[in-house]
Amino acid sequence: MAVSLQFNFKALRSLPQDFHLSPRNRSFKFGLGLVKCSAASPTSKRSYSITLLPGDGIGPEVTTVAKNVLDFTGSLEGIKFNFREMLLGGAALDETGVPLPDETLSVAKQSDAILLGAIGGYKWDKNEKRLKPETGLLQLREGLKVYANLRPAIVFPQLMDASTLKREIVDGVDLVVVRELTGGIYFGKPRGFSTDENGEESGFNTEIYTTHQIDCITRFAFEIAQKRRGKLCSVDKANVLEASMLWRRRVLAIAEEYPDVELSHMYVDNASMQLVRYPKQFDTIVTNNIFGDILSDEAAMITGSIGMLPSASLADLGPGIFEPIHGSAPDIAGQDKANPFATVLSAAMLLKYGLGEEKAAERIDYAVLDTLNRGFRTADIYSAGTKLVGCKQIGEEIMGLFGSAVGAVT
Ligand SMILES: NC(=O)C1=CN([C@@H]2O[C@H](COP(=O)(O)OP(=O)(O)OC[C@H]3O[C@@H](n4cnc5c(N)ncnc54)[C@H](O)[C@@H]3O)[C@@H](O)[C@H]2O)C=CC1
Ligand SMILES: CC(C)CC(=O)C(=O)O
Ligand SMILES: [Mg+2]
Repeated sequence: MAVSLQFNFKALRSLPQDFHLSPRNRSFKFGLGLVKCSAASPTSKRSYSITLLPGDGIGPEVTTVAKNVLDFTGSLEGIKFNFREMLLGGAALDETGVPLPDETLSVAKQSDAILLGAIGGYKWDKNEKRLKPETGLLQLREGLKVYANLRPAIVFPQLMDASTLKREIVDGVDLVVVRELTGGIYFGKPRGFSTDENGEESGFNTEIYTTHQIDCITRFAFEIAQKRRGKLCSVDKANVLEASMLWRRRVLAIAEEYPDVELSHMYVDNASMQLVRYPKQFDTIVTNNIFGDILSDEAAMITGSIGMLPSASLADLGPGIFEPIHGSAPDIAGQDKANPFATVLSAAMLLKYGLGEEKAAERIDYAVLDTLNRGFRTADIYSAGTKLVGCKQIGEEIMGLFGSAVGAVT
């Protein structure tokens, strides 16, 4: 790689030997312990195949940044990434007529990890369900059996003023939402539309969970809570929904295997209120697919922006999917306004939880902190006294390459 020596040596190049994320940022440090998942044995292999799924809207902008950061980190750590870019979502619909082409799924299955941007956009909003970009994403998650979606929400001290909440409320927040990802109402059958004899239309979906599905995600969440602050809050709607009643019963049963973890239960309506009232009360949250989807977007605003939250979606076997929690943001697509931090931090999760490359992951975490320390912000996290820049420049700052021949990073 042609990287000249006049580049500044901050950011990615400057990982101190003894660097560890502060306790405040320790969500990145939790181990997966006994949980069997796609985390590879550490550093046994130094060449990895990564399926790149840029998707739609801001997806290609943020994945380009994350891919460059991964490549650059790899060059510093002696890791080779073989990227294979494939189609998903609206981009796949336009090209092939389906939102998840067979080839994309098959390449993804054979790779070591998947880095995904986001899918969706106005153009496909009126498509029938099977031809929606979102359907492609759901099919991918189901096809890879990535039932455990980890969404850490950490308040970076540098971004305290970016949050819409008061500093004293958000200072020190460090929580993770463990969202069940391949069950519940997004997948339940029956679903569809019907019309009664009076011509009245109905649309319906089914919230359904089996004991097996609940047990798997619950154990996963307990394992994570054990390695964090030992607190697990299960969020449900067991006062109303049968699927939630079973959920709560199974969580209580599994809890007997983890006497060292303090378990609590909360109804989802209360949980959404508590998240903005006093978010520091939460350590690990486990919840179903739809509640996890909604609560993690809410948790994102505690940290300043939805553009800051990464995620890892893991299976018992096979590759994980690593993606920001946000969508394709069509309102800002193509304008170099997107915040790429969430995708870059997802790339760090890919290294740590997908490949077992901890040191390389920490290098990225550190470079993100360093870039924030140096005051660089996209519009969504801008506050007075900081430097407003675009998506591309954030990537260049993370790599310590701004103002240089970034194109040299291949
Ligand atoms: N995993 C995925 O691919 C997801 C896809 N979607 C899809 O994305 C499309 C847009 O959905 P929305 O509900 O608008 O959610 P969204 O997350 O795309 O955008 C919500 C708001 O946050 C802003 N935003 C999101 N990411 C940002 C970033 N990285 N930097 C700066 N600002 C950012 C957007 O500009 C917008 O104002 C839809 O088609 C939806 O189905 C939505 C959520 C997840
Ligand atoms: C676009 C959907 C399939 C899901 C979603 O909003 C998410 O996973 O965050
Ligand atoms: Mg969502």
